[in-house]
Amino acid sequence: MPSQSALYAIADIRAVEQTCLATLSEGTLMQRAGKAAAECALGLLPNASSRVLAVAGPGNNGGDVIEAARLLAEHGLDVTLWLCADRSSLPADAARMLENARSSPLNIVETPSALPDNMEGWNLVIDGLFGIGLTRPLKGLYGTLAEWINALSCPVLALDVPSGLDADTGAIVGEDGIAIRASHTITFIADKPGLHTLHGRDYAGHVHVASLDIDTNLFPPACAHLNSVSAFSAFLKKRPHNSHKGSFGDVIVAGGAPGMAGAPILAARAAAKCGAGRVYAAFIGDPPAYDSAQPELMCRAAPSMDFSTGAVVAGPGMGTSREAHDVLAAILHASSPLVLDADALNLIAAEPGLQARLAELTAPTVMTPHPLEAARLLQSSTADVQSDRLHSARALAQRFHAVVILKGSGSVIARPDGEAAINTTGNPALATAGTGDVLAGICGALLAQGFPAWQAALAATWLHGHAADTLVQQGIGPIGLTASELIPAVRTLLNQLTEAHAGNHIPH
Ligand SMILES: NC(=O)C1=CN([C@@H]2O[C@H](COP(=O)(O)OP(=O)(O)OC[C@H]3O[C@@H](n4cnc5c(N)ncnc54)[C@H](OP(=O)(O)O)[C@@H]3O)[C@@H](O)[C@H]2O)[C@@H](O)CC1
Ligand SMILES: Nc1ncnc2c1ncn2[C@@H]1O[C@H](COP(=O)(O)OP(=O)(O)O)[C@@H](O)[C@H]1O
Ligand SMILES: [K+]
Repeated sequence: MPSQSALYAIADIRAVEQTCLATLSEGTLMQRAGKAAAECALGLLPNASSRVLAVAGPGNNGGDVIEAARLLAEHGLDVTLWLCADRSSLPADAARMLENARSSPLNIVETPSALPDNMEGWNLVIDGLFGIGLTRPLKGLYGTLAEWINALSCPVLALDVPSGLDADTGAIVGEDGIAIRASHTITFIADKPGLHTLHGRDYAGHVHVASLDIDTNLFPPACAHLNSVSAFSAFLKKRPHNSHKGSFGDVIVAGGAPGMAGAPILAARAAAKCGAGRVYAAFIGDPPAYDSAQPELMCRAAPSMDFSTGAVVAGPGMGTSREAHDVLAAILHASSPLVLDADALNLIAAEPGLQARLAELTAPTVMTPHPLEAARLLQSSTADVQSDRLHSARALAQRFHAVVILKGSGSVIARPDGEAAINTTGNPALATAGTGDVLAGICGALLAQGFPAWQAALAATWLHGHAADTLVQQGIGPIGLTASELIPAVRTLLNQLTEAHAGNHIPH
Protein backbone atom coordinates (compact mmCIF):
# COMPACT_ATOMS: atom_id res chain seq x y z
CA MET A 1 0.00 0.00 0.00
CA PRO A 2 1.31 3.50 -0.75
CA SER A 3 1.76 5.85 2.21
CA GLN A 4 -1.43 6.66 4.14
CA SER A 5 -1.22 10.28 3.00
CA ALA A 6 -0.94 9.52 -0.74
CA LEU A 7 -3.84 10.59 -2.96
CA TYR A 8 -4.56 9.07 -6.36
CA ALA A 9 -6.55 10.32 -9.31
CA ILE A 10 -9.32 8.11 -10.69
CA ALA A 11 -7.27 7.41 -13.84
CA ASP A 12 -4.38 6.08 -11.73
CA ILE A 13 -6.68 3.92 -9.61
CA ARG A 14 -8.15 2.49 -12.81
CA ALA A 15 -4.68 1.65 -14.11
CA VAL A 16 -3.75 -0.13 -10.86
CA GLU A 17 -7.10 -1.93 -10.86
CA GLN A 18 -6.63 -3.13 -14.45
CA THR A 19 -3.15 -4.50 -13.74
CA CYS A 20 -4.48 -6.36 -10.71
CA LEU A 21 -7.51 -7.73 -12.48
CA ALA A 22 -5.19 -9.26 -15.07
CA THR A 23 -3.29 -11.24 -12.44
CA LEU A 24 -5.91 -12.11 -9.83
CA SER A 25 -8.68 -14.60 -10.23
CA GLU A 26 -12.11 -13.24 -11.14
CA GLY A 27 -13.95 -11.42 -8.40
CA THR A 28 -10.99 -11.43 -5.99
CA LEU A 29 -10.70 -7.64 -5.67
CA MET A 30 -14.43 -7.25 -5.28
CA GLN A 31 -14.50 -9.94 -2.58
CA ARG A 32 -11.73 -8.10 -0.75
CA ALA A 33 -13.61 -4.81 -1.10
CA GLY A 34 -16.84 -6.37 0.15
CA LYS A 35 -15.07 -7.98 3.12
CA ALA A 36 -13.34 -4.73 4.09
CA ALA A 37 -16.66 -2.90 3.80
CA ALA A 38 -18.49 -5.48 5.92
CA GLU A 39 -15.83 -5.23 8.64
CA CYS A 40 -16.05 -1.46 8.58
CA ALA A 41 -19.87 -1.64 8.78
CA LEU A 42 -19.70 -3.96 11.80
CA GLY A 43 -17.67 -1.34 13.61
CA LEU A 44 -20.46 1.17 13.08
CA LEU A 45 -23.34 -1.02 14.24
CA PRO A 46 -24.73 -1.00 17.77
CA ASN A 47 -25.45 -4.74 18.16
CA ALA A 48 -25.86 -8.12 16.48
CA SER A 49 -29.52 -7.56 15.62
CA SER A 50 -28.95 -4.25 13.86
CA ARG A 51 -30.90 -3.45 10.70
CA VAL A 52 -28.90 -2.52 7.65
CA LEU A 53 -30.08 -1.13 4.32
CA ALA A 54 -27.64 -1.63 1.46
CA VAL A 55 -28.25 0.12 -1.86
CA ALA A 56 -26.58 -1.24 -5.00
CA GLY A 57 -26.17 0.52 -8.34
CA PRO A 58 -25.57 -0.87 -11.84
CA GLY A 59 -21.76 -1.13 -11.75
CA ASN A 60 -18.97 -2.70 -9.76
CA ASN A 61 -19.64 -0.37 -6.83
CA GLY A 62 -22.93 -2.25 -6.67
CA GLY A 63 -20.96 -5.52 -6.67
CA ASP A 64 -18.97 -4.36 -3.66
CA VAL A 65 -22.09 -3.62 -1.66
CA ILE A 66 -23.81 -6.87 -2.64
CA GLU A 67 -20.81 -8.80 -1.29
CA ALA A 68 -20.69 -6.69 1.89
CA ALA A 69 -24.43 -7.13 2.43
CA ARG A 70 -24.15 -10.91 2.00
CA LEU A 71 -21.36 -11.13 4.56
CA LEU A 72 -23.31 -9.00 7.04
CA ALA A 73 -26.45 -11.10 6.55
CA GLU A 74 -24.45 -14.30 7.09
CA HIS A 75 -23.06 -12.70 10.23
CA GLY A 76 -26.63 -12.64 11.54
CA LEU A 77 -27.62 -9.05 10.91
CA ASP A 78 -30.98 -8.09 9.44
CA VAL A 79 -29.88 -6.83 6.02
CA THR A 80 -32.02 -5.59 3.13
CA LEU A 81 -30.38 -5.09 -0.25
CA TRP A 82 -31.97 -2.67 -2.67
CA LEU A 83 -30.74 -3.62 -6.10
CA CYS A 84 -31.31 -0.39 -8.04
CA ALA A 85 -30.26 -1.85 -11.35
CA ASP A 86 -31.29 -4.38 -13.93
CA ARG A 87 -29.85 -7.72 -12.84
CA SER A 88 -29.23 -8.83 -16.42
CA SER A 89 -26.94 -5.89 -17.17
CA LEU A 90 -24.71 -6.05 -14.10
CA PRO A 91 -20.98 -6.41 -14.86
CA ALA A 92 -19.69 -9.98 -14.54
CA ASP A 93 -18.13 -9.66 -11.07
CA ALA A 94 -21.18 -7.93 -9.61
CA ALA A 95 -23.48 -10.55 -11.16
CA ARG A 96 -21.32 -13.24 -9.54
CA MET A 97 -21.68 -11.55 -6.13
CA LEU A 98 -25.45 -11.41 -6.59
CA GLU A 99 -25.56 -15.08 -7.48
CA ASN A 100 -23.57 -15.94 -4.32
CA ALA A 101 -25.91 -13.82 -2.24
CA ARG A 102 -29.01 -15.71 -3.33
CA SER A 103 -28.31 -18.56 -0.96
CA SER A 104 -27.69 -16.20 1.98
CA PRO A 105 -30.29 -14.82 4.40
CA LEU A 106 -30.04 -11.44 2.65
CA ASN A 107 -33.39 -9.84 1.86
CA ILE A 108 -33.04 -8.73 -1.78
CA VAL A 109 -35.44 -6.19 -3.30
CA GLU A 110 -34.86 -6.00 -7.05
CA THR A 111 -35.36 -2.88 -9.20
CA PRO A 112 -37.54 -1.10 -6.64
CA SER A 113 -39.96 1.36 -8.19
CA ALA A 114 -40.56 3.35 -5.01
CA LEU A 115 -38.63 4.26 -1.88
CA PRO A 116 -38.86 2.19 1.29
CA ASP A 117 -41.79 3.57 3.27
CA ASN A 118 -40.04 3.20 6.62
CA MET A 119 -37.53 5.92 7.29
CA GLU A 120 -36.99 4.89 10.87
CA GLY A 121 -35.51 1.71 12.22
CA TRP A 122 -32.35 1.48 10.10
CA ASN A 123 -29.10 1.36 12.05
CA LEU A 124 -26.91 1.84 8.99
CA VAL A 125 -27.22 2.55 5.28
CA ILE A 126 -24.46 1.33 2.97
CA ASP A 127 -24.12 3.30 -0.24
CA GLY A 128 -23.03 1.18 -3.18
CA LEU A 129 -24.80 3.11 -5.92
CA PHE A 130 -21.81 4.59 -7.76
CA GLY A 131 -18.09 4.82 -7.18
CA ILE A 132 -15.39 6.06 -9.51
CA GLY A 133 -17.49 5.10 -12.55
CA LEU A 134 -19.99 7.95 -12.05
CA THR A 135 -20.42 9.67 -15.40
CA ARG A 136 -23.39 11.99 -14.90
CA PRO A 137 -25.64 13.50 -12.22
CA LEU A 138 -27.87 11.29 -10.08
CA LYS A 139 -31.37 11.51 -11.57
CA GLY A 140 -34.71 9.72 -11.24
CA LEU A 141 -34.71 6.92 -8.66
CA TYR A 142 -31.03 7.50 -7.87
CA GLY A 143 -31.59 11.19 -7.11
CA THR A 144 -34.69 10.51 -5.02
CA LEU A 145 -32.92 7.75 -3.15
CA ALA A 146 -29.99 10.05 -2.37
CA GLU A 147 -32.42 12.67 -1.07
CA TRP A 148 -34.17 10.02 1.03
CA ILE A 149 -30.90 8.69 2.48
CA ASN A 150 -29.71 12.22 3.28
CA ALA A 151 -32.84 12.75 5.38
CA LEU A 152 -32.16 9.68 7.59
CA SER A 153 -30.59 10.11 11.00
CA CYS A 154 -28.56 6.86 11.05
CA PRO A 155 -24.90 6.58 9.98
CA VAL A 156 -24.26 6.17 6.27
CA LEU A 157 -21.23 4.24 5.02
CA ALA A 158 -20.21 5.07 1.45
CA LEU A 159 -18.28 2.46 -0.48
CA ASP A 160 -15.28 3.91 -2.32
CA VAL A 161 -16.86 7.34 -2.90
CA PRO A 162 -20.16 8.86 -1.74
CA SER A 163 -22.44 8.43 -4.76
CA GLY A 164 -22.75 11.67 -6.72
CA LEU A 165 -19.37 13.05 -5.65
CA ASP A 166 -16.47 13.39 -8.08
CA ALA A 167 -13.56 11.51 -6.49
CA ASP A 168 -10.99 13.69 -8.29
CA THR A 169 -12.34 17.12 -7.38
CA GLY A 170 -14.84 16.88 -4.52
CA ALA A 171 -17.48 18.49 -6.76
CA ILE A 172 -21.04 17.21 -6.77
CA VAL A 173 -21.63 16.02 -10.30
CA GLY A 174 -24.18 18.12 -12.21
CA GLU A 175 -25.28 21.77 -12.08
CA ASP A 176 -27.91 21.16 -9.42
CA GLY A 177 -26.75 17.62 -8.71
CA ILE A 178 -27.09 15.67 -5.51
CA ALA A 179 -24.74 13.31 -3.69
CA ILE A 180 -25.17 10.94 -0.77
CA ARG A 181 -23.94 12.53 2.43
CA ALA A 182 -22.02 9.79 4.22
CA SER A 183 -20.86 9.83 7.81
CA HIS A 184 -18.10 7.37 6.86
CA THR A 185 -16.41 6.35 3.64
CA ILE A 186 -14.34 3.25 3.07
CA THR A 187 -12.33 3.95 -0.03
CA PHE A 188 -10.63 1.19 -2.01
CA ILE A 189 -7.11 0.69 -3.32
CA ALA A 190 -5.96 4.19 -2.27
CA ASP A 191 -7.25 7.51 -0.99
CA LYS A 192 -8.64 10.07 -3.43
CA PRO A 193 -8.40 13.89 -3.46
CA GLY A 194 -12.12 14.55 -3.90
CA LEU A 195 -12.83 13.03 -0.48
CA HIS A 196 -10.85 15.82 1.21
CA THR A 197 -11.54 19.11 -0.53
CA LEU A 198 -14.51 21.26 -1.60
CA HIS A 199 -17.63 19.16 -0.77
CA GLY A 200 -15.47 16.12 0.07
CA ARG A 201 -15.22 16.67 3.79
CA ASP A 202 -18.98 17.23 4.15
CA TYR A 203 -19.97 14.24 2.01
CA ALA A 204 -17.31 11.63 2.79
CA GLY A 205 -17.21 12.04 6.58
CA HIS A 206 -14.51 9.89 8.22
CA VAL A 207 -12.41 8.31 5.50
CA HIS A 208 -10.91 4.86 5.91
CA VAL A 209 -8.62 3.43 3.23
CA ALA A 210 -8.77 -0.29 2.37
CA SER A 211 -5.80 -1.10 0.15
CA LEU A 212 -7.13 -4.53 -0.87
CA ASP A 213 -3.62 -5.97 -0.47
CA ILE A 214 -2.39 -4.56 -3.73
CA ASP A 215 1.35 -4.67 -4.37
CA THR A 216 2.89 -1.24 -3.63
CA ASN A 217 5.04 -1.53 -6.76
CA LEU A 218 1.95 -1.29 -8.97
CA PHE A 219 1.27 2.28 -7.92
CA PRO A 220 2.45 5.26 -9.96
CA PRO A 221 3.57 8.39 -8.05
CA ALA A 222 0.71 9.90 -6.05
CA CYS A 223 -1.06 12.91 -7.60
CA ALA A 224 -1.00 14.70 -4.23
CA HIS A 225 -0.68 14.02 -0.49
CA LEU A 226 -2.63 14.85 2.59
CA ASN A 227 -0.83 17.47 4.64
CA SER A 228 0.71 16.14 7.83
CA VAL A 229 3.18 17.18 10.52
CA SER A 230 5.84 14.89 9.09
CA ALA A 231 5.85 16.98 5.91
CA PHE A 232 7.27 20.01 7.73
CA SER A 233 8.55 18.79 11.12
CA ALA A 234 12.20 18.79 9.96
CA PHE A 235 12.06 22.58 10.11
CA LEU A 236 10.77 22.80 13.67
CA LYS A 237 13.84 23.86 15.65
CA LYS A 238 14.50 24.05 19.37
CA ARG A 239 15.91 27.40 20.36
CA PRO A 240 19.55 27.51 21.41
CA HIS A 241 20.22 29.30 24.69
CA ASN A 242 22.64 31.59 22.95
CA SER A 243 20.04 33.31 20.80
CA HIS A 244 18.65 36.84 20.55
CA LYS A 245 15.76 38.51 18.76
CA GLY A 246 17.83 38.79 15.59
CA SER A 247 18.09 34.99 15.52
CA PHE A 248 14.41 34.58 14.63
CA GLY A 249 13.98 37.12 11.90
CA ASP A 250 11.85 40.19 11.29
CA VAL A 251 8.37 40.21 9.80
CA ILE A 252 6.99 43.32 8.13
CA VAL A 253 3.25 43.22 7.48
CA ALA A 254 2.19 45.77 4.86
CA GLY A 255 -1.46 46.72 4.45
CA GLY A 256 -3.93 48.74 6.44
CA ALA A 257 -5.59 51.22 4.10
CA PRO A 258 -7.85 53.73 5.91
CA GLY A 259 -10.66 51.79 7.62
CA MET A 260 -8.77 48.49 7.30
CA ALA A 261 -6.16 48.82 10.04
CA GLY A 262 -7.32 45.67 11.85
CA ALA A 263 -6.18 43.29 9.12
CA PRO A 264 -2.41 43.98 9.31
CA ILE A 265 -2.66 44.07 13.10
CA LEU A 266 -4.11 40.55 13.11
CA ALA A 267 -1.39 39.29 10.77
CA ALA A 268 1.33 41.05 12.79
CA ARG A 269 0.04 39.66 16.09
CA ALA A 270 0.01 36.18 14.58
CA ALA A 271 3.58 36.66 13.34
CA ALA A 272 4.72 37.78 16.80
CA LYS A 273 3.02 34.86 18.54
CA CYS A 274 4.48 32.39 16.06
CA GLY A 275 7.98 33.34 17.00
CA ALA A 276 9.27 36.14 14.75
CA GLY A 277 12.02 38.09 16.52
CA ARG A 278 10.62 41.53 15.63
CA VAL A 279 7.36 42.47 13.94
CA TYR A 280 6.47 45.68 12.11
CA ALA A 281 3.00 46.64 10.95
CA ALA A 282 3.29 49.04 8.03
CA PHE A 283 0.18 51.02 7.07
CA ILE A 284 -0.93 52.55 3.79
CA GLY A 285 -3.11 54.90 5.85
CA ASP A 286 -1.89 56.80 8.94
CA PRO A 287 -0.28 54.32 11.33
CA PRO A 288 -1.66 54.10 14.86
CA ALA A 289 0.86 55.12 17.54
CA TYR A 290 0.94 51.53 18.73
CA ASP A 291 -1.23 48.43 19.21
CA SER A 292 -2.47 48.76 22.77
CA ALA A 293 -3.29 45.04 23.03
CA GLN A 294 0.14 44.09 21.71
CA PRO A 295 2.53 46.99 22.15
CA GLU A 296 5.46 44.86 20.95
CA LEU A 297 4.40 45.56 17.38
CA MET A 298 6.07 48.51 15.70
CA CYS A 299 3.56 50.53 13.71
CA ARG A 300 4.99 52.47 10.77
CA ALA A 301 3.99 54.24 7.56
CA ALA A 302 4.33 51.78 4.68
CA PRO A 303 5.65 54.21 2.02
CA SER A 304 8.78 54.93 4.09
CA MET A 305 9.50 51.33 5.06
CA ASP A 306 12.57 49.34 4.02
CA PHE A 307 11.19 45.96 2.98
CA SER A 308 14.54 44.26 2.50
CA THR A 309 15.23 43.54 6.17
CA GLY A 310 12.81 40.70 6.89
CA ALA A 311 10.06 38.46 5.64
CA VAL A 312 7.20 40.54 4.23
CA VAL A 313 3.48 39.79 4.48
CA ALA A 314 1.83 42.02 1.87
CA GLY A 315 -1.85 42.60 1.43
CA PRO A 316 -4.00 42.44 4.57
CA GLY A 317 -6.43 45.36 4.31
CA MET A 318 -4.11 47.00 1.81
CA GLY A 319 -6.73 48.34 -0.59
CA THR A 320 -6.01 48.84 -4.26
CA SER A 321 -5.10 52.55 -4.29
CA ARG A 322 -2.14 54.06 -6.15
CA GLU A 323 -0.26 54.18 -2.81
CA ALA A 324 -0.97 50.49 -2.21
CA HIS A 325 0.25 49.68 -5.71
CA ASP A 326 3.50 51.62 -5.19
CA VAL A 327 4.15 49.98 -1.82
CA LEU A 328 3.59 46.55 -3.38
CA ALA A 329 5.95 47.39 -6.24
CA ALA A 330 8.60 48.39 -3.66
CA ILE A 331 8.02 45.11 -1.79
CA LEU A 332 8.44 43.05 -4.95
CA HIS A 333 11.70 44.87 -5.68
CA ALA A 334 13.05 44.19 -2.19
CA SER A 335 13.33 40.46 -3.01
CA SER A 336 12.58 39.37 0.57
CA PRO A 337 10.85 36.14 1.61
CA LEU A 338 7.26 37.02 0.86
CA VAL A 339 3.64 36.17 1.64
CA LEU A 340 1.14 37.70 -0.78
CA ASP A 341 -2.41 37.86 0.52
CA ALA A 342 -5.70 39.66 -0.08
CA ASP A 343 -5.35 43.00 -1.91
CA ALA A 344 -1.74 42.29 -2.85
CA LEU A 345 -3.18 39.43 -4.91
CA ASN A 346 -5.90 41.67 -6.34
CA LEU A 347 -3.31 44.29 -7.35
CA ILE A 348 -1.16 41.61 -9.00
CA ALA A 349 -4.18 40.19 -10.83
CA ALA A 350 -4.87 43.63 -12.28
CA GLU A 351 -1.34 44.53 -13.37
CA PRO A 352 0.90 42.61 -15.78
CA GLY A 353 3.96 44.62 -14.62
CA LEU A 354 3.59 43.31 -11.06
CA GLN A 355 2.97 39.80 -12.42
CA ALA A 356 6.19 39.92 -14.42
CA ARG A 357 8.18 41.08 -11.41
CA LEU A 358 6.63 38.36 -9.23
CA ALA A 359 7.56 35.66 -11.71
CA GLU A 360 11.21 36.82 -11.55
CA LEU A 361 11.53 36.53 -7.77
CA THR A 362 13.80 33.86 -6.38
CA ALA A 363 13.21 34.45 -2.65
CA PRO A 364 10.70 32.07 -1.01
CA THR A 365 7.23 33.28 -1.98
CA VAL A 366 3.84 32.08 -0.78
CA MET A 367 0.52 33.27 -2.22
CA THR A 368 -2.63 32.73 -0.13
CA PRO A 369 -5.69 33.31 -2.35
CA HIS A 370 -9.24 32.44 -1.44
CA PRO A 371 -11.20 31.16 -4.45
CA LEU A 372 -12.32 34.62 -5.65
CA GLU A 373 -8.77 35.99 -5.48
CA ALA A 374 -7.58 32.86 -7.29
CA ALA A 375 -10.20 33.45 -9.99
CA ARG A 376 -8.98 37.03 -10.50
CA LEU A 377 -5.39 35.82 -10.78
CA LEU A 378 -6.36 33.15 -13.30
CA GLN A 379 -8.82 35.44 -15.11
CA SER A 380 -11.53 32.87 -14.63
CA SER A 381 -14.53 32.51 -12.35
CA THR A 382 -14.82 31.28 -8.77
CA ALA A 383 -16.91 28.37 -10.09
CA ASP A 384 -14.11 27.41 -12.49
CA VAL A 385 -11.51 27.58 -9.72
CA GLN A 386 -13.62 25.48 -7.40
CA SER A 387 -14.54 22.92 -10.05
CA ASP A 388 -10.97 21.54 -9.77
CA ARG A 389 -9.11 23.02 -6.82
CA LEU A 390 -5.99 20.89 -7.26
CA HIS A 391 -5.68 21.97 -10.87
CA SER A 392 -6.35 25.64 -10.02
CA ALA A 393 -3.74 25.74 -7.25
CA ARG A 394 -1.17 24.08 -9.52
CA ALA A 395 -1.95 26.47 -12.37
CA LEU A 396 -1.40 29.46 -10.06
CA ALA A 397 1.84 28.04 -8.67
CA GLN A 398 3.18 27.45 -12.17
CA ARG A 399 2.08 30.81 -13.53
CA PHE A 400 3.52 32.86 -10.67
CA HIS A 401 6.47 30.62 -9.67
CA ALA A 402 5.31 30.61 -6.07
CA VAL A 403 3.93 28.23 -3.49
CA VAL A 404 0.16 28.68 -3.43
CA ILE A 405 -2.35 28.04 -0.66
CA LEU A 406 -5.79 27.91 -2.25
CA LYS A 407 -7.93 28.42 0.85
CA GLY A 408 -11.28 26.93 1.79
CA SER A 409 -12.48 23.56 3.09
CA GLY A 410 -9.56 21.25 2.30
CA SER A 411 -7.06 24.01 1.46
CA VAL A 412 -4.83 22.98 -1.43
CA ILE A 413 -1.13 23.79 -1.21
CA ALA A 414 0.73 23.60 -4.53
CA ARG A 415 4.18 24.42 -5.78
CA PRO A 416 5.48 25.22 -9.26
CA ASP A 417 6.80 21.71 -9.98
CA GLY A 418 3.25 20.35 -9.58
CA GLU A 419 3.67 18.83 -6.10
CA ALA A 420 0.44 19.38 -4.14
CA ALA A 421 -1.02 18.69 -0.72
CA ILE A 422 -4.53 18.89 0.70
CA ASN A 423 -4.91 20.11 4.25
CA THR A 424 -6.96 18.00 6.63
CA THR A 425 -7.29 20.36 9.59
CA GLY A 426 -9.73 23.23 10.06
CA ASN A 427 -13.45 23.59 10.21
CA PRO A 428 -16.22 26.11 9.49
CA ALA A 429 -15.33 28.12 12.63
CA LEU A 430 -12.69 29.62 10.35
CA ALA A 431 -15.35 31.05 8.06
CA THR A 432 -15.12 34.44 9.73
CA ALA A 433 -13.38 37.69 8.83
CA GLY A 434 -9.71 37.95 9.70
CA THR A 435 -8.74 34.29 9.83
CA GLY A 436 -6.99 34.66 6.47
CA ASP A 437 -4.91 37.53 7.91
CA VAL A 438 -3.88 35.23 10.75
CA LEU A 439 -2.83 32.51 8.28
CA ALA A 440 -0.69 35.00 6.36
CA GLY A 441 0.95 36.17 9.60
CA ILE A 442 1.78 32.60 10.68
CA CYS A 443 3.30 31.94 7.29
CA GLY A 444 5.38 35.14 7.47
CA ALA A 445 6.73 34.19 10.91
CA LEU A 446 7.79 30.74 9.68
CA LEU A 447 9.53 32.23 6.62
CA ALA A 448 11.33 34.69 8.93
CA GLN A 449 12.55 31.73 11.02
CA GLY A 450 14.05 29.99 8.04
CA PHE A 451 11.31 27.65 6.80
CA PRO A 452 11.40 27.20 3.02
CA ALA A 453 8.22 28.39 1.29
CA TRP A 454 6.74 24.90 0.82
CA GLN A 455 7.19 23.80 4.42
CA ALA A 456 6.07 27.23 5.71
CA ALA A 457 2.84 26.93 3.74
CA LEU A 458 2.22 23.35 4.89
CA ALA A 459 2.96 24.17 8.54
CA ALA A 460 0.95 27.41 8.59
CA THR A 461 -2.09 25.75 7.03
CA TRP A 462 -1.91 22.75 9.34
CA LEU A 463 -1.41 24.85 12.52
CA HIS A 464 -4.16 27.33 11.60
CA GLY A 465 -6.69 24.56 11.02
CA HIS A 466 -5.64 22.46 13.99
CA ALA A 467 -5.89 25.47 16.31
CA ALA A 468 -9.47 25.98 15.13
CA ASP A 469 -10.22 22.27 15.67
CA THR A 470 -8.82 22.44 19.20
CA LEU A 471 -10.83 25.54 20.05
CA VAL A 472 -14.03 23.96 18.73
CA GLN A 473 -13.40 20.90 20.90
CA GLN A 474 -13.19 23.29 23.85
CA GLY A 475 -16.53 24.86 22.93
CA ILE A 476 -14.94 28.06 21.63
CA GLY A 477 -16.64 27.79 18.26
CA PRO A 478 -17.65 26.91 15.67
CA ILE A 479 -20.12 29.71 16.33
CA GLY A 480 -18.41 32.95 17.22
CA LEU A 481 -14.76 31.93 17.14
CA THR A 482 -12.84 35.12 16.35
CA ALA A 483 -9.64 35.43 14.38
CA SER A 484 -7.93 36.97 17.42
CA GLU A 485 -8.72 33.90 19.54
CA LEU A 486 -7.02 31.69 17.01
CA ILE A 487 -3.62 33.31 17.55
CA PRO A 488 -2.75 32.11 21.08
CA ALA A 489 -4.05 28.64 20.19
CA VAL A 490 -1.67 28.51 17.22
CA ARG A 491 1.19 29.59 19.50
CA THR A 492 0.44 26.76 21.94
CA LEU A 493 0.34 24.19 19.14
CA LEU A 494 3.56 25.43 17.59
CA ASN A 495 5.32 25.10 20.93
CA GLN A 496 3.88 21.64 21.49
CA LEU A 497 4.88 20.47 18.03
CA THR A 498 8.36 21.91 18.39
CA GLU A 499 8.80 20.22 21.75
CA ALA A 500 7.62 16.91 20.32
CA HIS A 501 9.40 16.91 16.97
CA ALA A 502 12.35 19.30 16.93
CA GLY A 503 15.92 18.16 16.86
CA ASN A 504 18.60 20.12 18.68
CA HIS A 505 19.68 22.04 15.62
CA ILE A 506 21.22 25.43 16.05
CA PRO A 507 19.39 27.61 13.55
CA HIS A 508 21.95 30.37 12.98
N1 LIG B 1 -13.47 -3.83 -11.12
C1 LIG B 1 -13.27 -4.41 -9.92
O1 LIG B 1 -13.07 -5.58 -9.77
C2 LIG B 1 -13.28 -3.57 -8.72
C3 LIG B 1 -14.04 -2.40 -8.67
N2 LIG B 1 -14.21 -1.78 -7.50
C4 LIG B 1 -15.42 -0.99 -7.34
O2 LIG B 1 -15.95 -0.66 -8.58
C5 LIG B 1 -16.21 0.72 -8.69
C6 LIG B 1 -16.09 1.15 -10.08
O3 LIG B 1 -16.93 0.33 -10.80
P1 LIG B 1 -17.52 0.75 -12.20
O4 LIG B 1 -16.44 1.15 -13.11
O5 LIG B 1 -18.39 -0.33 -12.64
O6 LIG B 1 -18.31 2.06 -11.85
P2 LIG B 1 -19.53 2.37 -10.84
O7 LIG B 1 -19.10 3.53 -10.05
O8 LIG B 1 -20.01 1.18 -10.15
O9 LIG B 1 -20.69 2.86 -11.83
C7 LIG B 1 -20.65 2.63 -13.20
C8 LIG B 1 -21.99 2.22 -13.69
O10 LIG B 1 -22.91 3.22 -13.38
C9 LIG B 1 -23.46 3.81 -14.59
N3 LIG B 1 -23.61 5.21 -14.31
C10 LIG B 1 -22.64 6.10 -14.03
N4 LIG B 1 -23.17 7.26 -13.61
C11 LIG B 1 -24.52 7.06 -13.60
C12 LIG B 1 -25.61 7.89 -13.25
N5 LIG B 1 -25.44 9.13 -12.79
N6 LIG B 1 -26.84 7.38 -13.35
C13 LIG B 1 -27.04 6.13 -13.79
N7 LIG B 1 -26.03 5.30 -14.15
C14 LIG B 1 -24.79 5.77 -14.05
C15 LIG B 1 -22.52 3.41 -15.66
O11 LIG B 1 -23.25 3.32 -16.82
P3 LIG B 1 -22.89 4.12 -18.15
O12 LIG B 1 -22.25 5.43 -17.77
O13 LIG B 1 -21.95 3.23 -18.86
O14 LIG B 1 -24.21 4.31 -18.79
C16 LIG B 1 -22.03 2.06 -15.16
O15 LIG B 1 -23.00 1.08 -15.43
C17 LIG B 1 -15.24 1.34 -7.74
O16 LIG B 1 -15.68 2.61 -7.32
C18 LIG B 1 -15.19 0.31 -6.63
O17 LIG B 1 -16.28 0.51 -5.75
C19 LIG B 1 -13.57 -2.30 -6.31
O18 LIG B 1 -14.37 -3.30 -5.82
C20 LIG B 1 -12.24 -2.91 -6.63
C21 LIG B 1 -12.47 -4.03 -7.59
N1 LIG C 1 -15.38 25.91 6.13
C1 LIG C 1 -14.06 26.02 6.30
N2 LIG C 1 -13.33 24.94 6.62
C2 LIG C 1 -11.99 25.04 6.79
N3 LIG C 1 -11.32 26.21 6.66
C3 LIG C 1 -12.00 27.30 6.36
C4 LIG C 1 -13.40 27.27 6.15
N4 LIG C 1 -13.81 28.53 5.85
C5 LIG C 1 -12.73 29.31 5.88
N5 LIG C 1 -11.63 28.59 6.18
C6 LIG C 1 -10.24 29.10 6.28
O1 LIG C 1 -10.28 30.40 6.90
C7 LIG C 1 -9.42 31.30 6.23
C8 LIG C 1 -10.26 32.45 5.64
O2 LIG C 1 -9.44 33.28 4.88
P1 LIG C 1 -10.03 34.51 4.05
O3 LIG C 1 -11.19 34.07 3.23
O4 LIG C 1 -8.90 35.16 3.37
O5 LIG C 1 -10.60 35.46 5.21
P2 LIG C 1 -10.23 36.95 5.61
O6 LIG C 1 -9.82 37.67 4.36
O7 LIG C 1 -11.48 37.51 6.20
O8 LIG C 1 -9.14 36.88 6.62
C9 LIG C 1 -8.67 30.47 5.20
O9 LIG C 1 -7.49 29.95 5.76
C10 LIG C 1 -9.65 29.33 4.90
O10 LIG C 1 -9.01 28.17 4.41
K1 LIG D 1 -20.72 4.72 -3.36
